[in-house]
Amino acid sequence: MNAPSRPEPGIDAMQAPMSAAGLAAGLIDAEAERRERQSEAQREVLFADELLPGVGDRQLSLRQGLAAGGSATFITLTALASMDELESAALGVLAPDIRDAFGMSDGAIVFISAASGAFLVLGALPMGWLADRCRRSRVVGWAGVAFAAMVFACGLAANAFLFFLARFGVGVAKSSTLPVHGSMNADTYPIGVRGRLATLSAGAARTAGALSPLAVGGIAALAGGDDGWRWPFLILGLPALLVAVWAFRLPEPPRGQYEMKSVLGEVVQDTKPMPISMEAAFARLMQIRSIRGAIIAFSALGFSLFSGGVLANLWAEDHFHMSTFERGLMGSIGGASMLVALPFAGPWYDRLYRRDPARAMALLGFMILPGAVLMPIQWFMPNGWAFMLAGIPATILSSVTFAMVGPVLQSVVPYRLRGMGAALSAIYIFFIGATGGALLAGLISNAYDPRVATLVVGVPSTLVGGYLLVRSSHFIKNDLSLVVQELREELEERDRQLEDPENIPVLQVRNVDFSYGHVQVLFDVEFDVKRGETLALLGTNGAGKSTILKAICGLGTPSRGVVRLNGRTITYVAPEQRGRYGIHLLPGGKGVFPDMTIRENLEMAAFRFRKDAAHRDERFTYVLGLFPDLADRQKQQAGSLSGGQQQMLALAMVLMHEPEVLLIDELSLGLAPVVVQDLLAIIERLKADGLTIVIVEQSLNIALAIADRAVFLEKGQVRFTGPARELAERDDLARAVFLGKEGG
Ligand SMILES: Nc1ncnc2c1ncn2[C@@H]1O[C@H](COP(=O)(O)OP(=O)(O)OP(=O)(O)O)[C@@H](O)[C@H]1O
Repeated sequence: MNAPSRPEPGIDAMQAPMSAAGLAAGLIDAEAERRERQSEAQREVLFADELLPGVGDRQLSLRQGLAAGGSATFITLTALASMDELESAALGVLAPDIRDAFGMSDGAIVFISAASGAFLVLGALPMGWLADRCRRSRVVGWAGVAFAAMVFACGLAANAFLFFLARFGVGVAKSSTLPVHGSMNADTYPIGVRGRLATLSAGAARTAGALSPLAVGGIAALAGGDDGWRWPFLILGLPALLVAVWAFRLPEPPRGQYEMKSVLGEVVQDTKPMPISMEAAFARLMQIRSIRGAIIAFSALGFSLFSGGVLANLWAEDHFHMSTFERGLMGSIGGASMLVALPFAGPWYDRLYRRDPARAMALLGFMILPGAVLMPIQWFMPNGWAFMLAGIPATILSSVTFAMVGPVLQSVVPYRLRGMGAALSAIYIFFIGATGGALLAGLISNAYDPRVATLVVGVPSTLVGGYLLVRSSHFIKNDLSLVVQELREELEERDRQLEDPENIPVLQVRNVDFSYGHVQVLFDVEFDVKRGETLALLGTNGAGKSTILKAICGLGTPSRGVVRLNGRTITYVAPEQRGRYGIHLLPGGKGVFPDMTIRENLEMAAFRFRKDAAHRDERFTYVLGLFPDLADRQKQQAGSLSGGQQQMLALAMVLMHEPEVLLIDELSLGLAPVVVQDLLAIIERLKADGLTIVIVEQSLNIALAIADRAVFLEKGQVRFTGPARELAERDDLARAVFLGKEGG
């Protein structure tokens, strides 16, 4: 979409030729200036603490918090999560029986057990996507039904392959827990109890996991025989199914309601939300610095957390010759100590968050860091019991921190993207952290021993994870301020729409920041386009005009701000979907298939109407009527056309799509004046037909000829918005850009 390079315009270009050194110095200065603008934009904390969501809110008891959303949701979701945990632990206990029943090797059963963890990650993305698009109680219900059915299938599996398939199903069904449950809880209960609910739910799941061996072992022993292992699965399937069916009845909470209540004092409901694209959601989330930092921190911590238990068990057996029972006891004491700590951690986090979210997040980091010292101390203990006891503090600290992943992320993730935010963190934590850590620790442990593996993997990952959490906490207030700003803008927009429903602009670009990687190129860009209006986007080279078109048509996701089509937010909608809603782009440069004929090019463009012949013919008649030249030579190869004719064909192809909003990037670039005149006549026709047009144009003459209004950009910032005529009168702006480069 970028235009071919042009000589740098501007007054400077008109002065004496610049030396290479002068040019380099100019570029360095410009980049330094851009960086300064970027760091200023990022440093800015827009709102005072008490205006941030959840900060300074009235203190709520857990009972009050649960009552606010009805305790059914929390109880149902916690019951489902606990059954997940119980089921996972069951597999460990029953593994030897299953191995024998199917005549599998140790490796095969370990692989099947571990693989369901990987399936869990596979399912997280679609579950997160569903959570952000659909009624969440239904997603929870269907995932719960699938879980129950698959658990049941595990009990009925006739051979190892079918058992593997059933485990696959269990893993995918379980993947709803983090993204869907997290999102639903966050919208059902007030911000002030999120920490306590997270610890309560983690505690319940841990307890279920801890009791599982007893219950599962007991059922299998009672049933007896070679098939005794099947019964725990068959029996667990039933309560899981009942809870899942109940979940369908749970109320669907309004998205972001507590953030809105805290910031605006009321709830602004998006009654017809647009579908969110996974790519756009990820792009946006990874631009939010506290989220990016927290996700990377937790995945670093995942390197040591998930393999830590296995390595400790191996060490306890190999080095201290502890029996299975002793090791089981060691695990239980570790687990129980965490259960003791959790009831304190939740209230503490909630209290701190209400006072200062940055401190709440930083403290999580500070809690992790001592692990880097505690770990070596534990691993150099002289005997098994000392080894076990010394491990408890670090276990408590890291488990408490992990229980807070949800509350920390939910506070800053845009409420429309809660599900995808949780899915993204699941991928980082489990796929990168847990899998990467397991591989690395396994390799090092094989080459040396579990102690070396723990120290080499665990200590650095703890330091990096802790440090990143502390560092990310510096950004959280800024990110929360952006949440506030966005919510306020939504409220204003809702009021505006209620006040004047007939005059909703076709396009709205609000507070848009855009970055390529770490380089921010748009700063707080804002403008509206009314129905039937032609707006020219003008500005210096590299000012960000094409980037704005990308943000409007969905080829790029802004790091901040909103894009609306007819009053509905489309910021996270996929480009092809925006195409269906009527936004189409004519990119700069070549936009035709040169080896095809004109007719074939147009037929390609009409693909969308392939099932509606009448509509398709109508489009052909309209478009060929606009371009009689093309109509006369439909069999000619597009590559043999002149540049101007190819531009006509490209425009014709875009018009085949029946746009409501047409975005044009550089209409006249490199074309002869006579061709430009023809193109302008066509644009006039389109205007008369009521099409809304946004055009990026280098030539002021052309812009003035066709645009009703103009937006002038400089270095990523809007410097002027108003009638195109007025821009021509602003000598300072017009001269700076267009002097000496009129093309039309
Ligand atoms: N894909 C990309 N990756 C990194 N930086 C990019 C990318 N595309 C554009 N940029 C940079 O972003 C800034 C804005 O570019 P953009 O193409 O939007 O400007 P423009 O106003 O359309 O300029 P021009 O008229 O020269 O095309 C420029 O500094 C450009 O170098």
